[in-house]
Amino acid sequence: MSVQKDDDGFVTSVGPSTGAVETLAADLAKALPTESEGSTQDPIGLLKSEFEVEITLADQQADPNSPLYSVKSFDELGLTPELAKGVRSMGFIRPSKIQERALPLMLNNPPQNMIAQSQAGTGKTAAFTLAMLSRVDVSIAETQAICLAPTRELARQIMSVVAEMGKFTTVTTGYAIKETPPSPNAHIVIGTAGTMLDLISKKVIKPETIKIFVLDEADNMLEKGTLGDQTLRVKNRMPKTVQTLLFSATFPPHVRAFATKFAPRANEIMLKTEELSLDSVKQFYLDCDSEKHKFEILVQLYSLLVVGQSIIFVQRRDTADSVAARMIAEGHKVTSLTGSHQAGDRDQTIDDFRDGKTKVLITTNVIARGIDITQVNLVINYDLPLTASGEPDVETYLHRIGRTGRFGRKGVSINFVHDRATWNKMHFIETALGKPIERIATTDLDEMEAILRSALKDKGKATGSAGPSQHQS
Ligand SMILES: Nc1ncnc2c1ncn2[C@@H]1O[C@H](COP(=O)(O)OP(=O)(O)OP(=O)(O)O)[C@@H](O)[C@H]1O
Repeated sequence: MSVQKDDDGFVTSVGPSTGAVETLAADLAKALPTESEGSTQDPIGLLKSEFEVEITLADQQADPNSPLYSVKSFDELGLTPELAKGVRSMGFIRPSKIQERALPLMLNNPPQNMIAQSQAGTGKTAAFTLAMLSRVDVSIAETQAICLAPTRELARQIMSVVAEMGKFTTVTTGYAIKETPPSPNAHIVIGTAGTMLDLISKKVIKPETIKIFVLDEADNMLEKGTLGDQTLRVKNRMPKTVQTLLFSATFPPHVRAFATKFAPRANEIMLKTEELSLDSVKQFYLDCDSEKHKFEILVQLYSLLVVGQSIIFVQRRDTADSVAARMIAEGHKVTSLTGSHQAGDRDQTIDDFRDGKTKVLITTNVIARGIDITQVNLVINYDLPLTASGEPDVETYLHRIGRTGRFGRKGVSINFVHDRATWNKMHFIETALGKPIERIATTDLDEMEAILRSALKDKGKATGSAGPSQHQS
């Protein structure tokens, strides 16, 4: 058995040589950012990668077509000195487009509502976090800001951004997530809708004093059904004058109509369809023969390619656990995270992944949205995202592939396609987003190599597959 590493310490090949497959691994490895990029594990790699990321960022932030573009500095956005210091301490040099546009509008008096859309990984969290921190009057020991997110993982992540940005202030914070003690009268409370409602009903959280109400992943939070009902019930407990801020990378038309009622007379920042997906994430699909073949290819891929960190999305909770168990049986180190796991286990799993202690996470849509782990450079859609009625779920697809390519970094996504119906669904998503998804055949290794080679020469501009899918009509 051979183990080869490239210059960045990537394992590009483990085990017996398989010729062209190995070249695929090497090509993919070159297309992907290095393991050290954004990692805190290797000081030498970190120095190098920070330099590279900064140059890329500077280029992108100077390009008017980039979502990271800005003409202003943070100092011109009306932040208090403590918050400006917090932003600087996070290493943010310039605001992104959404931060530059949304912040002055959100901080203006009298407060106005906001519905803001910006691509995945472009800094929405910092934008609404700064708005919440700016609105808190620390001389009053009452809850003044509430932020709701669809999952505990995202609520915990938002909390870490609030804590970091607000570290030079005396703002206090508390959680409204299951199995975590609340902090009555904390200035800012972050949580999930069900638990927030529960704490409000028990009078642990007093909604009468809330001045600012944020929904992260707002289209999801307002979706018809239990979640939308809970969100609405939380809102109805607050003063009518509450400033409501809705943020997401996606606002499908059916939710947008409701959003404008939920946040009336809001300033709106919206994207055009063609702006939705990021060029920094190169999209591929693997043409498999069957469900069984999908698993074989997954195992083969991970035997060849140990990418920095990756997330494998499946549709069902039991699939996440069973694929993880089978991968482990094949000798791979992977962990799974689904909504059926215990709260404490979920926290441990995501924290270990965030810290780089684990490299491969198999999961459901539970972490499709919002999760920001900059070292993730590969997202695999082992199962394509589907709605409850089995239709292709374009929004979830966008959120899933947006777990890589954060704030201008490079990333790769690979869809596993195994029959005509799946191909049609993926093609629907491709058409809806207007960005090509390149084919990688698993049957013809030479073809696979040629496609990847040409795609990699033309970074960021995938030009479509070299041949039709076996599942294409
Ligand atoms: N102005 C900035 N300069 C540099 N980095 C930034 C800036 N603003 C945000 N970031 C970083 O960019 C990354 C993505 O930001 P964030 O998580 O807020 O994106 P998002 O738009 O909320 O994404 P999603 O749609 O996935 O929820 C984070 O690691 C964050 O620290």
